[in-house]
Amino acid sequence: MAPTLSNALFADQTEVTEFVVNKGNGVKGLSERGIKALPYQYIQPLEERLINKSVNQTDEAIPIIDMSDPDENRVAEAICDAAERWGFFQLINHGVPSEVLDNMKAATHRFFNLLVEEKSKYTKENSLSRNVRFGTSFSPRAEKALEWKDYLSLFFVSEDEAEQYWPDVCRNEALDYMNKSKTMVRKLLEYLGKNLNVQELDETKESLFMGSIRINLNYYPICPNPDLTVGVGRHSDVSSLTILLQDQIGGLHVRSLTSGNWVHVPPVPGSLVINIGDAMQILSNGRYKSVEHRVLANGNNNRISVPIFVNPRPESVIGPLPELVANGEEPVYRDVVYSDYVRYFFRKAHDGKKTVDYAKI
Ligand SMILES: O=C(O)CCC(=O)C(=O)O
Ligand SMILES: [Fe+2]
Repeated sequence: MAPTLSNALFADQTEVTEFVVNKGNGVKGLSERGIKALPYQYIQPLEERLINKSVNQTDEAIPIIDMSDPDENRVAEAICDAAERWGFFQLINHGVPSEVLDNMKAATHRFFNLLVEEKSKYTKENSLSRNVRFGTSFSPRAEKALEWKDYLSLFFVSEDEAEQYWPDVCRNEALDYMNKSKTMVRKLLEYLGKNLNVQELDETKESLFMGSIRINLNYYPICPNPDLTVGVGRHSDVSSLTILLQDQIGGLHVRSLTSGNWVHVPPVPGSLVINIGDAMQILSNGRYKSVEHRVLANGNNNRISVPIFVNPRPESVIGPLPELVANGEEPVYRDVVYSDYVRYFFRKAHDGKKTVDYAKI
């Protein structure tokens, strides 16, 4: 019998890690070679797969909020309410032009369509900047089972740095997406802040809530056995806020705080998905919730998503806001240096909501 493509490629399945992780082919490389069965490295334990019965058996849905509603108080209230009860919402009429979002999606496809030799210039070993990283899965060296996703991660330092180090095929689109989202981000933070007695988003507060930005370009290629693995495992984000652009494929699921069910986040054309991250949960002393989410692997379609992680500065100390503590609230979290928190997150595999325990008193 003639060997299948996957057999011909890999005499031994242990070669898969070398091909995907070390050689920079990613899971996209694996998918495109027509691999017929999921390599064992990607097989997730049963409890981590999304085929359990709590999925899609719910009529719960995350809120969709129209930012163009002329009643600003109503918008602010809906946002704060969603941040407390869901930790997730979708924004429509958010003010980021649709061409900017379309260009970002096209640029994401352009990057992942580059030859492996091109993309490999940005791997941990080869990248000329530690702020630019092409990789696969989440933390392959720390994970027992790998995740079916490739990514390009761009940490913004300055326009000059981006000019020098970010890949040409997506640099301008990523900068534009980031810059054109800032007004909306500031508005969201103003609404969320007011509800916590933060009267003004001054320089100090701006640096605390949105002092650094990271953009990730995620690629989830077609998977031979999507039921056995995940695109992204259960986690909460370490950001203060995440702004997520997704395409029309779907697959993102959020854990409902009220029922524990996994609720799908349906693609809504033109919308952006917003979620609260751990930093905001800590700063708000637990009022706003960073919620567990995960992404399904897909057997029929390639999917992309582009999150902007709005973060404190690495050197910022985060803890419950003085405005809350002065009001007599008992702090639930201690003060931590944000970069220590992030380092702790990346040292381990995705493990649901466990990261935030690091800051618990
Ligand atoms: O791709 C998605 O929809 C979500 C990705 C995600 O959760 C993340 O990158 O943190
Ligand atoms: Fe996430």
